Amino acid sequence: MTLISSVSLRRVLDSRGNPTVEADVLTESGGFGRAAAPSGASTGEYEAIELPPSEAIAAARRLAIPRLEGEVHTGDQRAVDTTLRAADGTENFSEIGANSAVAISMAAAKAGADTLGLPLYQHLGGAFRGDNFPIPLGNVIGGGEHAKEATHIQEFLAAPVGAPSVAEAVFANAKVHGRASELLDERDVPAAKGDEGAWAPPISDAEAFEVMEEAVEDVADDLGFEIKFGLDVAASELHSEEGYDFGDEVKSTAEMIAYIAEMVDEYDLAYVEDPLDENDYEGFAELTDEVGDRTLICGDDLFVTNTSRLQDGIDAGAGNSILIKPNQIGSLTDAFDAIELATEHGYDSVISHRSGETEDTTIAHLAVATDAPFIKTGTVQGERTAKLNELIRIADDAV
Ligand SMILES: C=C(OP(=O)(O)O)C(=O)O
Ligand SMILES: [Mg+2]
Repeated sequence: MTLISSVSLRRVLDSRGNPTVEADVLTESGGFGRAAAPSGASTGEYEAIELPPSEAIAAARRLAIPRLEGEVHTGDQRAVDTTLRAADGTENFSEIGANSAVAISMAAAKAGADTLGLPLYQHLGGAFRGDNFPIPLGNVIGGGEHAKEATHIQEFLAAPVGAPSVAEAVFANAKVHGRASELLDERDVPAAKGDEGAWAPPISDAEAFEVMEEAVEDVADDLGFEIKFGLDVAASELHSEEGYDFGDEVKSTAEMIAYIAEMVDEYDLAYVEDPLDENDYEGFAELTDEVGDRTLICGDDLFVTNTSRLQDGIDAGAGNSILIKPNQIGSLTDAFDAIELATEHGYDSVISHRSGETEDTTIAHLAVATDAPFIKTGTVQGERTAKLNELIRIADDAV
């Protein structure tokens, strides 16, 4: 029996030292699941609402838990998530908080898997995923909202597209991270780390492109398979009425599109996330038209894992891939629906962590279960390696 017998919530620490919501779900036959909500810094305007953890916990105890305990089966994830939505009663989880909702949703999935004696990725659909494994996009150099006095572009991401296995891809990204540190040293650039463990050096974006190019080439030569790189521009954070603020210059939308297109070709970029503001479907469409045949143009703040915003993007031809962050929308069911809609329309899904994370590994299972081509979950640091090491274990387990 996967009937939920109890749900308990508590505050735990995230990787930034802030409190976040953790949920424990127990089923009648003794299945157990535990999951914690991550938290963004460069959050999109249209994301579901994260409440202060104490408020989110109090509201979920009052409104959601009584509707779950003794009422809903964890073997029916859609029923769990529909119940959370009904208990909340808003479009954006502003009553119980997307942080309470996503923690309960993920913990229920784990409890369901445990009750049935399955690994989470299989419970979520991994038996049909084939031999593919998601390629990890690894944050190597960054700034934006994740580190002060560093690059304007938020993330420079290693993309080991030619790696023969997920383990080799994970180790390749770590090597690129190490090589980038040596190259920054050679340039006498001091580099602290940002929120996700990427180097946060006080260099221009142009220099970061050079360091990344050299680092991925060196490691690719060493390992003998192709490694490209990509970006999360997180452009909404740079954008105001004046345009896109890069410190020494402000770019117009047309200049931004031309700049990104030029970088795609100059550096053979595999991936570009949020190259333009979260309201600019038209700009996304124009850029996708220009370079979408040779790189991924991914919507994070643009789509916020939301099927209705994704449908608008599909209609407009904006982007060719979507970032999937379960806490942006508040439940696993909503995240699955976004992945399904994306797949139907030829959009690639990139399953993603947040800049504030915990040791929770749910997204590694979600990526494998849904056959997502990419997962973005950092390169080093415990809360990132928790997911990367879980991917290695899943790959081992699945053969
Ligand atoms: C992971 C990201 O950062 P945050 O969690 O701060 O939104 C991102 O923007 O893709
Ligand atoms: Mg992003």
